[in-house]
Amino acid sequence: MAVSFVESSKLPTPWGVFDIHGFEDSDNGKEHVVLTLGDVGDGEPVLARVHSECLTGDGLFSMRCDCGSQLRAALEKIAEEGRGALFYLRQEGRGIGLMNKIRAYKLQDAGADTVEANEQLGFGADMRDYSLLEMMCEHLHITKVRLMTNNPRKVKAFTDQGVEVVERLPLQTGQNPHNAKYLATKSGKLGHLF
Ligand SMILES: Nc1nc2c(ncn2[C@@H]2O[C@H](COP(=O)(O)OP(=O)(O)OP(=O)(O)O)[C@@H](O)[C@H]2O)c(=O)[nH]1
Ligand SMILES: [Zn+2]
Repeated sequence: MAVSFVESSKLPTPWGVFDIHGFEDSDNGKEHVVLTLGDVGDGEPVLARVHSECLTGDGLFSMRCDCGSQLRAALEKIAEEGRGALFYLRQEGRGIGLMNKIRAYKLQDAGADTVEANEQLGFGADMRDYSLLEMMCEHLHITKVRLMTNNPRKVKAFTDQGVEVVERLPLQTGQNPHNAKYLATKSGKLGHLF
C-alpha cells in the first residue's frame, strides 16, 4: 500500500478548528484523511483514534452499529485535550465496501451475525489493512499514541508500523437495542474488548 500526502487545510467542526490532511493511495485510488488538533509532531504521545469509514453510521445516523457515536466521542475527547489525531480510513464495511455491507445487512436481517454474513459472501470476517498508518504517522511526525479503541488489532497495527501504543483507552458509546447483537458478536467472535 503506497499512500502519499496531498494537501492540508483547516476544518472547523462543532468541537474546534481541526487541520485536515489528505492522503491518496496510488494502488487503488482511495482517499483517506487525518484530522489533527494542536501540535501532534512534538514527540509526546498523541491521543489518537483510527476510525473505519461507515457511511451508514457516520453520515446517515444508522443505529445498526456504534460508529457515528464513536466518531463524535473521539472528536470530543481530542477537543477536550486540545491535541490529538483522528485517522479516518476509507475501509467501509471492514474493508468489503458499501454494497457488500448492504448485502451483509440483508443476510443479518435473515438471522446471520456480522461474521457469518461476511463469510456467506465469501469474505473474511475483517478485511482491513492498516499498513497505510506508517506513512501517515511518518508525515505527521507521530511516534507514540494513546489509542482510543476496543479492537486489539488496531493496537497491533500501530505497533507493527513502529508506532508505540503507550495506552489503550476504551471507547464504549452508542449502545442501543438495534446494535446489541452486533456488539455481542464483536466481543464474542472478533476479540473486541468490552
Ligand atoms: N462487513 C460488515 N462491516 C460492518 C458491519 N457493521 C459495521 N461495519 C463496518 O465496521 C467498521 C467499524 O468496525 P467495528 O468492528 O465496528 O469497530 P472497530 O473499528 O474494529 O473497533 P473500535 O476501534 O473499537 O471501534 C466500519 O468500516 C463499518 O462500516 C457489518 O455488519 N458488516
Ligand atoms: Zn458503522
